[in-house]
Amino acid sequence: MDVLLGDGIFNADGELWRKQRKTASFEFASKNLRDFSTIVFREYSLKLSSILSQACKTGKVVDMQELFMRMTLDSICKVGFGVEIGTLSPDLPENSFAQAFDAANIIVTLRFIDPLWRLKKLLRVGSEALLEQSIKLVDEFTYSVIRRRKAEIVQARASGKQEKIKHDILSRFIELGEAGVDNDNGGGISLFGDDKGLRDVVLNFVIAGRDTTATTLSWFTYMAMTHPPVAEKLRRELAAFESDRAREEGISLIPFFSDSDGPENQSSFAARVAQFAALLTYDGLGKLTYLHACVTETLRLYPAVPQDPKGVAEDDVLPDGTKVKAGGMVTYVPYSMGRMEYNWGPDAGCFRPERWIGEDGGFRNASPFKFTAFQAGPRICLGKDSAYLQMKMALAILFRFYRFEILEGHPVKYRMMTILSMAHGLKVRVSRAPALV
Ligand code: HEM
Repeated sequence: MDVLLGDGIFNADGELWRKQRKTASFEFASKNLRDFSTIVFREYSLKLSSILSQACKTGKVVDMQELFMRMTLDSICKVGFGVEIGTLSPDLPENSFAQAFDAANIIVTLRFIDPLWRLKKLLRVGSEALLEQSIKLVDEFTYSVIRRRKAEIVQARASGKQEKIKHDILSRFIELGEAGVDNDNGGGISLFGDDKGLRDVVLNFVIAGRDTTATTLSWFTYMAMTHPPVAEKLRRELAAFESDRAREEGISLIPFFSDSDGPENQSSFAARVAQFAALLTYDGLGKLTYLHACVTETLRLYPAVPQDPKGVAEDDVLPDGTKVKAGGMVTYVPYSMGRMEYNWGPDAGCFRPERWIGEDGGFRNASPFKFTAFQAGPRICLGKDSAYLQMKMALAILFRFYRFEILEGHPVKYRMMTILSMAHGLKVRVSRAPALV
């Protein structure tokens, strides 16, 4: 994985990992990044909504997985690099960075099952030749953004306008590198101080945060479509939230109408969606307990990282007595663990978000060693809260205002890859949901 991930957090162990983890955990908990992400996630969820609104009018079939992939890539590039790559524009353009990034991700993953990859690399043919080209393109793009951000920071300081420094993860790590934060103990490891280190840090976040979130959104949409009572209950939670929040803010909601209404109502529909989105603040999203339960239930049955292999560093004995040898591998399998009756009871195979709701009506959490979609222990996912924030923002808008129906005969199957995506995408017809209030 080195060619893609370099020394970034996923690929690093020991001291190099520890320092990145410490700095990144601190940054992820910061209010600045949280506020910036909330704005970005809202903006891109609204872009997705306007594409769906158009599809309602034309009756065009859309592939939700493709749209979610575009939305999460655009969002993570904005949050990660401060760059607008625009793959979610209305005409759904191709983007060379996005294509190269996807190709590199797939080819590197396929190395695990391709015994000839080293030979292909040596001869620079086939998939390895494409990988080399793709990485070159990804690197050119990333390094040019790094140079741009560095220049902006220098300029902002020179003009005494610190507030002009952007809030994206890259700008933050450039500042941290300059301050020598990653080299605090004089351990000789400075990752954020040079462009290669910055490239690794940022690309690891893009890889971590993109496909995982997009596939979860796809499985969620599929679960909601195939469980109408859940979708209905969710719609009611969202409508009630909307009227409560509007009352708190003292605003009156713009009426919206069904698909058959005239063009004048199209703009009032868009205005109402934007009005609802503005109510979806960080704290507001925290109140959507049923939505939170639905996302968690989706991840229990369809964990974005379905299996997670680890190398064995030293001979060891697992708690059940199994001996493992240094150099071997141990894999824990969230996909299976999420479906075991031993863990979840006799209805383990059923999609039932209510299992996550406590007697007091609040969200009832489970130990990460039981619900393992985000890993557990020191290497637990760093972006979990950010992922929920983005997913809840998008889903609140989508399930408040739209209804989805799967295209007749469309096969939904998972693909055997590192990330649990849908092999044939998620083709749906979309229409406007009834107003309810
Ligand atoms: C539904 C969404 C997500 C799921 C299911 C998920 C799942 C996971 C899992 C299973 C790991 C452990 C990998 C390992 O064992 O090495 C992990 C690690 C990580 N995740 Fe996530 N993730 C999600 C979203 C995100 C997002 C949005 C970000 C950041 C923007 C992120 C950042 C990270 C990072 C930085 C690590 C590495 C932590 C470390 O090695 O110390 N994740 N994630």
